[in-house]
Amino acid sequence: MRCNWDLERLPRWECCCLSVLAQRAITPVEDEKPLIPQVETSEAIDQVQDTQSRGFHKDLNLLPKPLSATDIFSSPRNSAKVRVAYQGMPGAYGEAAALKAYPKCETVPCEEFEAAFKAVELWLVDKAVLPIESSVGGSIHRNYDLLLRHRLHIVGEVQMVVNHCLLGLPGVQKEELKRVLSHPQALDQCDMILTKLGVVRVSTDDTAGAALMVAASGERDSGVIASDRAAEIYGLNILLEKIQDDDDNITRFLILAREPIIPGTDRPHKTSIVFTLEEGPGMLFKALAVFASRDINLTKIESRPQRKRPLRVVDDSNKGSARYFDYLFYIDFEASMAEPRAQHAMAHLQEFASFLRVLGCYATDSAL
Ligand SMILES: O=C(O)C(=O)C[C@]1(C(=O)O)C=C[C@@H](O)C=C1
Repeated sequence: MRCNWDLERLPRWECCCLSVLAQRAITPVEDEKPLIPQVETSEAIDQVQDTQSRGFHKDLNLLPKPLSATDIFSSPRNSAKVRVAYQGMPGAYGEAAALKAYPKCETVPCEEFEAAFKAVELWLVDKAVLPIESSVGGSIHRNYDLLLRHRLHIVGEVQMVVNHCLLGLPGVQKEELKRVLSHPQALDQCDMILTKLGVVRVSTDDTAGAALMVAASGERDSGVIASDRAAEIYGLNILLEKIQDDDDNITRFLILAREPIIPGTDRPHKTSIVFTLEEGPGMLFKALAVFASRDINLTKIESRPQRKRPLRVVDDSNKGSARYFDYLFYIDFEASMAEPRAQHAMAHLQEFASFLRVLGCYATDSAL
């Protein structure tokens, strides 16, 4: 989307309107993939019910079932509470982040990140809270890609200290464990203890889902890395606490909604944008200069391949034709779109960005 007006000279409200227009700009289209319901989860629930009938663990029948592609077209909306979707099973860190953002909300588990996006789009829930980066594991690329593919707006962020626990069936000692199940990020974050225990690492879709599987299977040699809340929900014992390698293990989650919020200046705000640039020397340098020259601090930069147009052919008579990858750049900067310096920076960037979208402007979360 290219704009030929001199935005630096526009009154502030017109720039605001443009920023909203920019938020609604058509995104480069990516392949739509159907949601794939995960069979293991419902099988695991059946197994839990079976185990339950043998009087093994807690009453897990009361847990909400995660939304799947089929539910998305049939679930009725019958709650007056704010409904917040997250990925994973009850007890996942995403649910804790949703409750931190909206303490009285009704949390809605989703099998996949994309199901959470769709649940908001289809008015089944009001918001989605999804992880975007971990201080240890880095960016969650899938959610960067989904932010672009879907038209939701970032309306807030939640930073959470993630304290992992090692869980096992009641009566099991940690020395008995042969394998440990968890989300790949959680397994990576607890590398030292897993190496010390000499166990096999098994990846699952989310930490709480791993707790459900071990509770359901009754396998005494399987452990789980998950939260203390997951231990409580699935009737597992906490064998070790705070097992992450890095004490400061923080995950940042984004709050997504159908409509953007009106940006304020009353408290520190962040703005998240995504853009593409034409090929050429110094283009990224020029893009970053629009922030530096206005004293705007950047808190995050991420690049992702532009999947619909991955290769570019550049004519160069000396070397034949060269092929380069095209990238999308995601940037978070510390300013509100209500501030003229942010509006001017966006207008300036629009002069040479081949595509620009404001993903959201929201209050910074500084409370851990
Ligand atoms: O599996 C969960 O409980 C999640 O909320 C997901 C997730 C992630 O995607 O990074 C969130 C925080 C932890 O670092 C591990 C896993």
